Amino acid sequence: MAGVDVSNLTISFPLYHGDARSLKKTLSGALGGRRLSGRFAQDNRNRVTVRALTDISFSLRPGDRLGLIGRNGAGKTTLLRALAGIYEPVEGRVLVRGRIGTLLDTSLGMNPELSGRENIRLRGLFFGLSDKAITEVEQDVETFAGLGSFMDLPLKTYSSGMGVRLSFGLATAIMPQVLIMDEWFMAGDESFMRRAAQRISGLVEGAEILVISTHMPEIVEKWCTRLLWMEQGRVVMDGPTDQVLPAYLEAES
Ligand SMILES: Nc1ncnc2c1ncn2[C@@H]1O[C@H](COP(=O)(O)OP(=O)(O)OP(=O)(O)O)[C@@H](O)[C@H]1O
Repeated sequence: MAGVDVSNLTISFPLYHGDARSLKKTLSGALGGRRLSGRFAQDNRNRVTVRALTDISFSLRPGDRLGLIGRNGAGKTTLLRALAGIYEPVEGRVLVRGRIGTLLDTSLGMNPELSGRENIRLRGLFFGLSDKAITEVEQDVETFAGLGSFMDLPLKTYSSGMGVRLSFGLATAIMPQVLIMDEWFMAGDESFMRRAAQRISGLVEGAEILVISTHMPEIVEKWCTRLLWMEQGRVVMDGPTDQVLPAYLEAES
């Protein structure tokens, strides 16, 4: 059974800077001369670190559709990336059971040296699909992306729009059990979005568990049964959409 268990997750990033002392000075100037505090700290290697997530815990089971809401810098993208296995916890644990699908970053998991067709086949092998299933995915993506002979050229020769069409087609061709997506993935020119919307809806409805980061109340109302409202890397409120959304909108107004 698909499932997501996040317990006491904390993630921080070291800030690499040419001169760590001048960075500390700048930050402490911004803090009015106070010592580094709040989201900034110093690690045991004397680097300044920024805390993106602090002590996050929640569990999801089939049927759960979780929306992550909060202002810029709240930690939504970092949490999605931790769920996708891109970021390692500094403390705590992230456990995802089931096939994960990510609509996060279009270049994620793509090899620029390989052709579109090779990238598709590689992804199919990675997911353990049969030869027949891989061929079906290949045909589906080829039709959707409409790249013509570019399908057999290396990705590095693609324009950015072509790259988006291929990676979007591929990311939406294999049905995941746990779908992790960033709302910006739904941004694009209108004609692309008309064709893309149907594929996304199919994926969102077919996935057992959804986690989506969004700023749009209409997306939340349409798709999410539960909301995690985050601020400064912490959970402010966690509950059903009809309770959390009004509280969030009121705090924002
Ligand atoms: N690679 C990184 N290096 C340093 N700091 C980072 C890194 N990634 C994120 N952060 C910091 O972590 C915090 C959370 O960022 P995150 O991108 O997760 O927020 P968000 O809620 O997705 O914001 P937005 O709505 O603007 O996309 C921010 O303070 C950000 O500056």
